[in-house]
Amino acid sequence: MTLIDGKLVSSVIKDRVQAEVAVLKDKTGKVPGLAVVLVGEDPASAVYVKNKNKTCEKVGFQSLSHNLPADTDEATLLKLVGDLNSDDSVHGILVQLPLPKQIDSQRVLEAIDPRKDVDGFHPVNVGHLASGVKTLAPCTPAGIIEMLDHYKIDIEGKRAVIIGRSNIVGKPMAMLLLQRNATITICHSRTKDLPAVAREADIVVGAIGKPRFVTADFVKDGAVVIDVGINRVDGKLVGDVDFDNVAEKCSFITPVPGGVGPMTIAMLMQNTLTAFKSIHNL
Ligand SMILES: Nc1nc2c(c(=O)[nH]1)N[C@@H](CN(C=O)c1ccc(C(=O)N[C@@H](CCC(=O)O)C(=O)O)cc1)CN2
Ligand SMILES: [Mg+2]
Repeated sequence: MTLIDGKLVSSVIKDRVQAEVAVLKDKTGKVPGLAVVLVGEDPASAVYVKNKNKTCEKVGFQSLSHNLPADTDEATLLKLVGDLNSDDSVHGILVQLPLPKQIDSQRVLEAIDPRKDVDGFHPVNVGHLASGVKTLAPCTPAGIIEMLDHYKIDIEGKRAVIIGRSNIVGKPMAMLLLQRNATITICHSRTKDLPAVAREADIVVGAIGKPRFVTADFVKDGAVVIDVGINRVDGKLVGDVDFDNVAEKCSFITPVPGGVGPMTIAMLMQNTLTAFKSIHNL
């Protein structure tokens, strides 16, 4: 069994972004700018936003942080997004999810200029991804593809079972694996005999948000297991995969923490660089 090291792969990507930013800065006098918007005080979101800003600085981006109170109304947030859309120093806009209940998240995501949508959640980018058009793809599933490639894990012709159908991970993961010629099944809470379906897979992606949900009986011998879960149980961080039991059966597995998580932020840097180059025709 090989442990997939997300910290290592994310460093490779961040170093690559940093090197390209330095070259583009010499050439154009400009650097990519990322605006990160946080509404409220969810502690986990605050940590992710802080890490995003810190990573921006590391790779040489300009990072702009907008922290709004938890009772912010939708109109105020839409106005901010509009201002960021027309700010030429901003190439990427990220609204941290989840948003407070009074705000319609979909309406906010649809207000972001698709060219600056570094999360890849705008319907234009979702549609491009589904159509196989090159686009800004959601960071977590894009990071998973990077990890598979780094470890030279074949995707073409493989059976991939994705457990979870979220817009952030499950659905875009299916599109990206399909683009790479895998055969895709998306499972969810209503799937009948989920373990039997998952046992067909060469690649299993656990993204259902239930701690240690994917047990050894979901996994065929030699399968590749990717754990997207981040659950806090008794003060400990655990994934959607029952790591200790599954690890014995699989060929590759991602740990939690230190697997998929760090890739999300690395791919955000990659997407911001891509948006910058596309906006400036570089
Ligand atoms: N607008 C967005 N909101 C959210 C996204 C997103 O991609 N865009 N994804 C998640 C949260 N997320 C980034 O925003 C994220 C989650 C986890 C990690 C990470 O590095 N995890 C570490 C553990 C960190 C910890 O101790 O909590 C790991 O797995 O090693 C980075 C980013 C929901 N919202
Ligand atoms: Mg909402």
